Amino acid sequence: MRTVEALVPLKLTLFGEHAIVYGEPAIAMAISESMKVTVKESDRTIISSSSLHIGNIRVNLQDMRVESDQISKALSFVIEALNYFEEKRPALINIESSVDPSVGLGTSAAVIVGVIAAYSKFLGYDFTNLEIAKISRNVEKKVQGLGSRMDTFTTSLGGILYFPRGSENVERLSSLPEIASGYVKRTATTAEILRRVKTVKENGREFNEILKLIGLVVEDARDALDKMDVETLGQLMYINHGLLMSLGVTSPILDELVSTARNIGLPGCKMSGGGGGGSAVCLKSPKAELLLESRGFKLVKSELNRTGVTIKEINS
Ligand SMILES: Nc1ncnc2c1ncn2[C@@H]1O[C@H](COP(=O)(O)OP(=O)(O)OP(=O)(O)O)[C@@H](O)[C@H]1O
Ligand SMILES: C[C@@](O)(CCO)CC(=O)[O-]
Ligand SMILES: [Mg+2]
Repeated sequence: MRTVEALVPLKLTLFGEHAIVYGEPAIAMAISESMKVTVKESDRTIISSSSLHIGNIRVNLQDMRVESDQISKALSFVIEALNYFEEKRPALINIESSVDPSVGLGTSAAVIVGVIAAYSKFLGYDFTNLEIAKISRNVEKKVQGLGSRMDTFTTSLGGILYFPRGSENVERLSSLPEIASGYVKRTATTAEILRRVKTVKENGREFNEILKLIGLVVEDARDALDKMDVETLGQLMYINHGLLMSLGVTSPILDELVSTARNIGLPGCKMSGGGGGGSAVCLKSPKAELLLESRGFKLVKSELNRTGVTIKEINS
């Protein structure tokens, strides 16, 4: 019985979320928190995901239909990833995640990357991590309608990544101070928040100036990272958070966390990812972790992952 496993790191956005969707640069890192997608040979196709509380959902490979509309929406990233492959073979597909879904940690990207990586290997393809990244980026965009390459590239490639302005390229950065992060549950998905931001953009000319300012923050953060100027980096995190607040993508709990962090003298904190609740990143210190926990954030394993997605074949 052939089984293929893909282990995918999750990600933290350090600078530039939302602005990257409109061509500005951004910086993200892959982390030690992960998602595992297992594809096992079978006579029918069945999907399970414990973190989505979805078990044994049958998929018809001819028309890719699943049992109910609600489940089909929750599984849309998985279904669209499988749909990339013209030739399909029945398999049991299991998704295990160490964090809750939709918390700003790139779970949508990780589930796509995991399915593309594991299912391609299962079908006999040998994709590189960059090929997996590019395919997954298109799948995410197709499902969400809006979005950048940041999360799919970061979870596929691993490392600390700089996404330059107005291009599809990516550059690896070498240094980063230690990071603490955590998340609270949120009600909106990133796709919904992206649509809200687009409406704000269409209704106000200030929006484009805010995006450009975020772009400047990202460039300065890159310089600060190159020099390991941690003080400047921390200040830029606060500025980035303030700009995201003015776009309307933060939440009271995130704003209170970040403003308290500043008041008690922590060197840097901001929201991370799509926003509306979800994740926050801080420069690591015992005080930062205590603050996150005291505000109900679940701490996330935030060590750097350098490998990106890895694939293991198990034949039994
Ligand atoms: N364990 C999982 N199994 C299957 N699908 C999942 C899983 N985790 C997340 N997803 C899919 O991804 C969606 C969440 O994506 P969303 O972009 O809102 O969150 P995120 O990727 O964690 O946040 P961000 O994009 O801000 O980093 C879920 O609604 C679900 O469709
Ligand atoms: C909000 C956003 O910038 C990051 C979500 O993790 C969306 C994207 O880049 O696709
Ligand atoms: Mg997402």
